[in-house]
Amino acid sequence: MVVQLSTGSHQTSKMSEGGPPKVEANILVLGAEKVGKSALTVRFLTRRFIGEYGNIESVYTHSVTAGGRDVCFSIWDTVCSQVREGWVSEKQLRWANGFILVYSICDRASFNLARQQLQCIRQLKKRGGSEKVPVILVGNKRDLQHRRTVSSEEGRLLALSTDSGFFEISAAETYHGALVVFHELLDMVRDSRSSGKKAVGIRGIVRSMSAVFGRRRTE
Ligand SMILES: Nc1nc2c(ncn2[C@@H]2O[C@H](COP(=O)(O)OP(=O)(O)OP(=O)(O)O)[C@@H](O)[C@H]2O)c(=O)[nH]1
Repeated sequence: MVVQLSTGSHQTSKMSEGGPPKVEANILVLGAEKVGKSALTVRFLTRRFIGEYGNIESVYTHSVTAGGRDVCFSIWDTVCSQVREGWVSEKQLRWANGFILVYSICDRASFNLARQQLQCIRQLKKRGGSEKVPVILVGNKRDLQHRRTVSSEEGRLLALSTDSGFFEISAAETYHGALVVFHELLDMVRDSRSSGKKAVGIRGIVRSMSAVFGRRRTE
C-alpha cells in the first residue's frame, strides 16, 4: 500500500495564483531495510527525528522556495522488498526523475544493495534513452562512527564511478544533512533537464571533483 500525503512547505511560500504549483520533480528514496529512508525523508519534511517510523510506503507532496520561486515536488519513501532486493520496479523507474539511494555506514550489506540498485537504475534508464539520471548516494547513521563498516572513501568512489552525488549524514543528529541532500538532488534534476542542450557543465565537474576530494562534512 502506498499512502499519499501532502505536507506544507518548510519555507514560507505562498501558493501561486491560479492554484497549487505544478509538481516539478518526482524523487524516489531507495535502500535496504532500516537504513533510515523514512528518517531522512521525515527529517527533511518536518525537521524532526522521531525514532521509529513503521514500514508504510508513503508518497509526499512538498514545496520549497528556491531561487525566489515555489518548487513543488513529490517524494516516494519506499519499503525495501526482500523478494526483489537490488531491483527497482519499472513503475518506480518510470515515475521518478531523481533518486536518493540510502545505505547505513554500519551495514555493508546495505552498501552492496545500494550499488546494485544504482546499476539497475543506470541500466534501465539508459535503455529507456535517458543518459543523465540524477542520483544521490547517501551514507546515513554517521553518528555511529564506532560501528562503521563502510568507509567514506568507498561511498565517494562508488558515487564518482556512477556519476552520482554523495553525502554522509546523520538523520538522527541534524536537519542540515537531509536539507542538503534534497536540495542538491533538485538542482541535479533541473540540470539534467537542461543538459540535453548543454555539454557537461562546470557544476558536473565541480561535483565530481568534490566527490573525490571534498565534502567530508556536510552537516
Ligand atoms: N543512530 C541512528 N539511527 C538512525 C538514523 N536514521 C535512522 N535511524 C534508526 O534506524 C532505524 C530505521 O530507520 P527508518 O527510517 O525506519 O529506516 P527505513 O530504511 O525507512 O526502514 P524500512 O522502511 O523499514 O526499511 C530506526 O530505529 C531509526 O531510529 C541515524 O542517522 N542514526
